Amino acid sequence: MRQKSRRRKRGGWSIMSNQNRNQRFIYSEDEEMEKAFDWSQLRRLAGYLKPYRRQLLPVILVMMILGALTKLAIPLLLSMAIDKALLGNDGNLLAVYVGTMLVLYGVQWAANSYRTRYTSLIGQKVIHDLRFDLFKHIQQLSFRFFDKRPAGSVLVRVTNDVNALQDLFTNGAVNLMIDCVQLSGIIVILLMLNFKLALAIIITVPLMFFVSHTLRSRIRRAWQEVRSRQSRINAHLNESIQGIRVTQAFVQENNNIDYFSDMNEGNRKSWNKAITLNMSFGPLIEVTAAVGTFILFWYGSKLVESNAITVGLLVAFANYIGNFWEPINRLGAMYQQVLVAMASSERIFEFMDEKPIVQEKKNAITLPPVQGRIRFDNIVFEYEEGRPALKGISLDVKEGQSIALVGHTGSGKSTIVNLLCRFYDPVRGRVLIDGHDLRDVRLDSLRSQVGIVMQDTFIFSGTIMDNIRFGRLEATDEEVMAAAKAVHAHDFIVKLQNGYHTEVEERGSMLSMGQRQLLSFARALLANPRILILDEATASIDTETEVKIQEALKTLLAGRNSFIIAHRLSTIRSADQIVVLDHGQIKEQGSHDELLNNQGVYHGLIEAQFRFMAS
Ligand SMILES: Nc1ncnc2c1ncn2[C@@H]1O[C@H](COP(=O)(O)OP(=O)(O)OP(=O)(O)O)[C@@H](O)[C@H]1O
Repeated sequence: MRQKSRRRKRGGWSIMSNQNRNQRFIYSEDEEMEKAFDWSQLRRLAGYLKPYRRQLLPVILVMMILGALTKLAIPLLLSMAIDKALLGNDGNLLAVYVGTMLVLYGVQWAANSYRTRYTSLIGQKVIHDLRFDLFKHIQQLSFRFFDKRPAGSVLVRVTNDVNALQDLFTNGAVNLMIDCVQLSGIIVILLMLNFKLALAIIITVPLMFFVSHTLRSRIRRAWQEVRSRQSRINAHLNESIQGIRVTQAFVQENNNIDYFSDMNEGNRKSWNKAITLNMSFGPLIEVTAAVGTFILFWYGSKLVESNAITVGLLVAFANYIGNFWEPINRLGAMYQQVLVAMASSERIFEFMDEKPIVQEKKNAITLPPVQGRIRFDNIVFEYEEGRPALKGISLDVKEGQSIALVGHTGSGKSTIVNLLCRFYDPVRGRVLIDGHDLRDVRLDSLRSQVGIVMQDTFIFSGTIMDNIRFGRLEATDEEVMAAAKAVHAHDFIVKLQNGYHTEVEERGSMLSMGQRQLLSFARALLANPRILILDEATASIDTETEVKIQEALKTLLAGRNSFIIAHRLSTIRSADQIVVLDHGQIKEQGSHDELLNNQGVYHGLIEAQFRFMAS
């Protein structure tokens, strides 16, 4: 596997650098494996049961009382049936005992089925709450969080890791409590019935716990390994599917298949190892149980011989012992459930504890309707420490002005607009809108007044209508259509099979680039933001669509501030201010004519563009 990854690196395939980055992240998770068993995680998980304690408590109490009473009473009745009715040849008494036992078995069965139904109902609610909390939290995390994590790994936590807790919550937690109560009940009764015999049997329990303890950490590590490998597979799968076009275009399918096969095989092996270790738990209990039973019959028969106990009592003991190992065995199985749940909850809470780096102040104010005075005040920003992406940017924008950001790739254009939306905070300096520092205002009041049209328009699965309405969810159908008409999207929409109600496939793959652009314009127009950010598409489209897009742009930009990461000369030329960036610094600033007269960087850029178009 190592050899393969080296081979892939040599290929210089850009998607691989991403993969290596992802793997670095996942390996760092592996290093966490040796961490001690953390009870606070379990307590935190148990907190999710809290809202349901009023519903749960009566069930647990009733089940415990019924379960304990019936379980504990039946062997006693059996012993009496043997000693008094069977050995005393009393048929009527025997019928009474047998009848009572049958009733108790019935009660036990009813209680168990009710408990199973009820606990799985509450378990589902808890899982629902946990998944919701996690999703809600992830929605609020800053861009920086997603910068360093592959989408697949985020996905796994919301799906697999939450599912892994399902068993624990649907049955496990309540069973655990009930088993513990039953176990204690049995121990007390055994000790009361015959102290010496009980002690001789119970002595085997510490032995079992000692051996199981030594197995414990190995099982835990094995399950963590399984989770981590699954996370890696999912991350890779997600990346492979998203990048399938690149993979096929560069004929890397076989390489990709080999790589996946290695991962898949690794996953299978780690799963096997975990299961094998896990399965050793059951036999261990059985061996201990066999030792206990041997002691019971060996020592018990001696006690019967010496008339210290009756035959019925020995049978009752044997019965209790059967009931005794059962909860212990279940606790062993539960232990595995808890381990899996621990590994998952660790990963879930790691995300939950991730604080959004961009945070609202407690006393943040609502940004009043934006007039449009925007100021970047000596901004320094870095995505990674020591590598500044912006190095002291100062920029003043007046009401209603449009700003064209131009410059080479990586010069910092997107970073400027990222800071304007407060997706990140500057390391130094301030961004001000109408005199308000963005760090002092509420995020929703800022972002609801800033509209973004990305170059790669994101189309969600749903209808065309839904996609435009994403700009303002409460907009009526008429408003959606009016926005589509204003940006010349209406014509192509009505020609689609179901018009506005046409279902677009995920990511809008059935729509052309130009059509997707027009949809995103309609979405932005509907939102009617005070500040519009537009990342102009670089791909060339046919002249007719181009004309439509230019006209749509005019409608979209009218009466608001705009920041355009501009690639088309026509857009750049009509901007009020052109800002030329170079390596995170402003090299030139002014109108098209002013900058041309300067004969500086901008002049060079425009000349290069003309030469390119002429060639
Ligand atoms: N999420 C990120 N994590 C780390 N570095 C980043 C990140 N995004 C951008 N950078 C770096 O910051 C610098 C500025 O990037 P930015 O995206 O602002 O450039 P740009 O001018 O918009 O480029 P392009 O025209 O190619 O979109 C670049 O050196 C880039 O490598």
